[in-house]
Amino acid sequence: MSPNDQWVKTQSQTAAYHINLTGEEISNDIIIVGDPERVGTIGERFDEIHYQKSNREFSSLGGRLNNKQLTVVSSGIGVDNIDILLNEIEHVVNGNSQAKRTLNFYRLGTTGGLQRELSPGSVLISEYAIGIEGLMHYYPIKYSDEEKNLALSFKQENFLPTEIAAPYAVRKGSKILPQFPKAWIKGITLTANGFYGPQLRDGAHGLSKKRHSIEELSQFSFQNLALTNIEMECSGIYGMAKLFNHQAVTICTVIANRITGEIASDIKGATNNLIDHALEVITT
Ligand SMILES: O=P(O)(O)O[C@H]1O[C@H](CO)[C@@H](O)[C@H]1O
Ligand SMILES: O=c1cc[nH]c(=O)[nH]1
Repeated sequence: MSPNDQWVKTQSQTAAYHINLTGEEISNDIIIVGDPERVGTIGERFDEIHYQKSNREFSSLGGRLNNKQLTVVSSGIGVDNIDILLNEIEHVVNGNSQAKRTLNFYRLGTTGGLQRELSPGSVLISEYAIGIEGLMHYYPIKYSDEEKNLALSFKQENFLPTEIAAPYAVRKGSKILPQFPKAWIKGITLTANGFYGPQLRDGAHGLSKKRHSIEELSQFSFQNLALTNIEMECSGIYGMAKLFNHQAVTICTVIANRITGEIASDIKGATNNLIDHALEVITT
């Protein structure tokens, strides 16, 4: 047993330390949400629930919807939790077996819109994620040329303080949801390592050290794709999924437009619409 195995399996012989799930409990299709409460909201739509668990920010359930076995798990906020979640899932699912399972990760989240026309309730699908939080610099991921070019062209805009980790870019899995509803808007998602300063909001007392405005940031584009939104997990999920040869997609509902300042009057309603719509697409 490697030192890593010992960490992952401290709680029992088979369940991972933080997520408290075994490989058998995890289906090949995994929905990841930030908010633990959203796990139950999704479970309410299932035809059958097989288990429900909770440890720290990682609430989970397994069940069936429209003849598809699904695992739903919350990550809490931020890419630091994605590092734990995807490593522990990989460990318990593929750590000991010769026959490697390929997993599909679907992130259903909320996000800030970076284009004027993205009113609250708009649904976005992330073709690329740009991570400015540093996670993937710790792993031997192999980027495609287009991912390298996207990261480089974002870096050259000099949006970021030089002290922060260099931006990296990862594309959505090519085999997951190749077709999706026309109403979903495809774009580039920026994944930040905080909600306030790192998303160009003032901190408490108006404290801030911004190098540029949100409007300037929103002008960035690559291969005719606009920078559509900003949130806190997508790049980590895309990066870790690519590292382990899995497939990942992020679908988010806009709850705040960062250009117009509009905020959704019914955030729960917008999130429920996203869940209903996405579950239909994922399970049919
Ligand atoms: O609604 P979720 O999925 O948590 O996503 C977004 O909301 C949180 C911030 O409020 C961050 O986790 C961000 O990525
Ligand atoms: O503006 C937003 C809205 C939701 N989640 C974020 O991370 N940012």
